[in-house]
Amino acid sequence: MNSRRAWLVFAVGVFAYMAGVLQRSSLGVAGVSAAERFDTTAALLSALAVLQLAVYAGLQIPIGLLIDRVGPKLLICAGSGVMVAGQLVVAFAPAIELAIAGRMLVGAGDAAIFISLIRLINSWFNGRTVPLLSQWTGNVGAIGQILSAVPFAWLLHEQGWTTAFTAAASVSFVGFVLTIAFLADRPAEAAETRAASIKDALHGLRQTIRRPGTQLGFWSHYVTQSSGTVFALFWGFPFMVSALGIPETTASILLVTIVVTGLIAGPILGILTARFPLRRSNLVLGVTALLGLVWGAVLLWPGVPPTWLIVVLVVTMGAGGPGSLIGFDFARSFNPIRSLGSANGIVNVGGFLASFVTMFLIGVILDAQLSAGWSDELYDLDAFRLAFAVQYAVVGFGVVMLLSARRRTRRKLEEDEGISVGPIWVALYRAWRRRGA
Ligand SMILES: NCCCC[C@H](N)C(=O)NCC(=O)O
Repeated sequence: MNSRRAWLVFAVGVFAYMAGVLQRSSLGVAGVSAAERFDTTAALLSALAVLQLAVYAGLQIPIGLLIDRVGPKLLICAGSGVMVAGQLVVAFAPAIELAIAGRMLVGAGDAAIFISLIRLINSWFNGRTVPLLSQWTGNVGAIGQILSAVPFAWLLHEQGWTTAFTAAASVSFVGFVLTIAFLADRPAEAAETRAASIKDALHGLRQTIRRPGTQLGFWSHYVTQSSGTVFALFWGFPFMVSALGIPETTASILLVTIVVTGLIAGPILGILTARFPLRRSNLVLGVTALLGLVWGAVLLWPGVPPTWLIVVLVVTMGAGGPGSLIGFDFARSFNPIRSLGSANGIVNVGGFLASFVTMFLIGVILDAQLSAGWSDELYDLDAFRLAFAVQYAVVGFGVVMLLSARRRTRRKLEEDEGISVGPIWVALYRAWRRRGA
C-alpha cells in the first residue's frame, strides 16, 4: 500500500484517463468542422454528442459489475482500445452515420476508465491518501479537456480532420500500451475477494444499491456535477458568445477556467474530506448552495451580466467537479471493497443523469420560447434566463433526495457503529465553545 509501485500504477491510470477525457471532449471543438465535413444539421450533430454521453452513462453499472468480477486493469485496457477504434472510425468516416457509430464506441470505452481507476486507487492506497488521490484523478484527468481545446483544435485547423482525430486516438493508444505494461489490479500481498459469478455480482449489486451510503454518494454526484458539465460540454459557449456577446476566444478561456479552478479546488476539498469525514455532505451542500447563489445572481442580473460575474460563475462551477468526487468517497466508506466497482458505477451515473436531463430541458425551453414568440432568437439572453433556471428544479430534487439519503445513512451509522452525527451548526458551536474555554 502507498508504495512506489502504487504511484506508478496511479500515474499510468491517470494518463489513460486524461487521454480518455481528450477523446470525450474532442468533438466539442470540432463541431463546425463536423458540420462542414458531413454537411449535416446542428440537431444531428448535437445528437452525436448526447448519444455518446448516453452510452457512457448507460454502461456505468454493467462496467462497475465487471470491475468487481474481472478487475480494473482489463477494463482500462479494453476501454482505451475501444476508444482508439472509435476515434479512428470518426477520423476516416465518410458519412455522419459512421461517425455517430465511432462516437458511441468512444462513449463505451470512456465509460470503463474512470471508475476502474477509482477502484485501483482503493486497492493500492489506504487512509487519507484515498480521497486526496480521487480528487487529483478527476481534476488532473480534466486536463484532457485543455488538450482538446488547444493542441487538438490547432491540429484540426492546420492539418485537417483525419490527422487530428488519428493523433488524438494515438494518445489513448499510448495509454493502452502503458496499461498493459505497468498496471496490476492490486499489490501482490493484498487479499481481495471477487464475485465468483455474474449471478453473485448481481446479488451484490442489489445490496449495493440498497445501502443508504451508496445513495448518498449518487445524490452528492448528482447535485454538484451537472452545472459545470452542461456548461462546458454544450450550453456555455452559445450562452456566452450569442447571448452575452463575449468574444469566442474569451469564451474558450472561460471554459478552460473551469478546469483550472478544479485543479485548485480539488486538493482543498480532498484535504477537507479526509480531515472531516463526518462533514462530507456539508461540503457537498455548501458547493451546491454556492452554485445556486451565483447562478441566481447571473440569471436575475438586470441587463447583461458583467464579465466579472461570469468569471465568478465559471470559478464556482469549477468547484462543482471536485464536489462531485466526494460521492465516490461515500461509496468507499459504506461498501465492502468487493462491491466497490459497482458502487462507483452507481455514483457516477448521478452527475451524468442530471447533466442529460438539464441539457435536454434547456434545449426544450429555448425552443418553446421561440415557438411561442416570447423570444426573437434561439440564443436570446432572456430565453436563456428561463432555460437555465430549470437547474433549480433538477438540482433541487437532488438536494431533497440527498437529505433523505443522509438521514438514513446517519441512522445506520448510529445503529451499526454508535456514531452520532448532529447538525453542522451544533458541531460548529461546540468547537467554538471549546476554543473559548
Ligand atoms: N473536473 C472535475 C472532475 C469531475 C469528475 C466528474 N465528476 C466525474 O465523476 N467524472 C467521471 C469521468 O469519467 O470523467
